Amino acid sequence: MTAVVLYESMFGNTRRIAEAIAEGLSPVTAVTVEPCSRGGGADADLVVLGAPTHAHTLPRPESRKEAARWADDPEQHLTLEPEATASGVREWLEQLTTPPEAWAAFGTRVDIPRMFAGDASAGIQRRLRRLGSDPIAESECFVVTTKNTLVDGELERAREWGRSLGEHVFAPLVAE
Ligand SMILES: Cc1cc2nc3c(=O)[nH]c(=O)nc-3n(C[C@H](O)[C@H](O)[C@H](O)COP(=O)(O)O)c2cc1C
Repeated sequence: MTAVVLYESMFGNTRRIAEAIAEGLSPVTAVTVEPCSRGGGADADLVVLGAPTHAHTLPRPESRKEAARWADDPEQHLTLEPEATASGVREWLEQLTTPPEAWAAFGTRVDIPRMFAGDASAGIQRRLRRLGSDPIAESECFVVTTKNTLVDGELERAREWGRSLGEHVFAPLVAE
């Protein structure tokens, strides 16, 4: 039984959420956390996939370049992740021909009402549903401030979400 948390992240927030989700999963399964630019992960028993919201949806090459410009501005105090401008969740999903065995989506976005912010997790969910597969749980979005730092309590919420995913998928198998 294996799980993988695949993510894309410009400034580290989505990566930290991915790591917290993996911590939540870890009591019930072997779990790895990987940037999806490395291309693997689809064959895990559970795939949890997440991205930052850019222009209301999944990042594109142009929005990743825009993020890199933000990080170039010393007044923004942002550090670009090593694989930030490589391919991301959008491209990972484009090369997929069959959906993962079990999956769930998450996103990060600014802490304003969802109708104004958009939500990358909805884009992930829509694309995987088009391949004929439903998620094992409703997607979840975690929020950052307008200065791109995680809002207090979001790492704990991510750990708890990971724990609930793990219980849903793996606890019934452990009990058998
Ligand atoms: C080019 C760009 C466009 C963005 N567009 C949106 C948006 O439409 N809605 C939103 O809530 N946040 C938006 N954001 C903020 C990101 O969602 C936020 O930077 C991200 O969640 C932080 O995660 P990361 O550190 O893993 O990249 C945007 C950020 C960038 C760089």
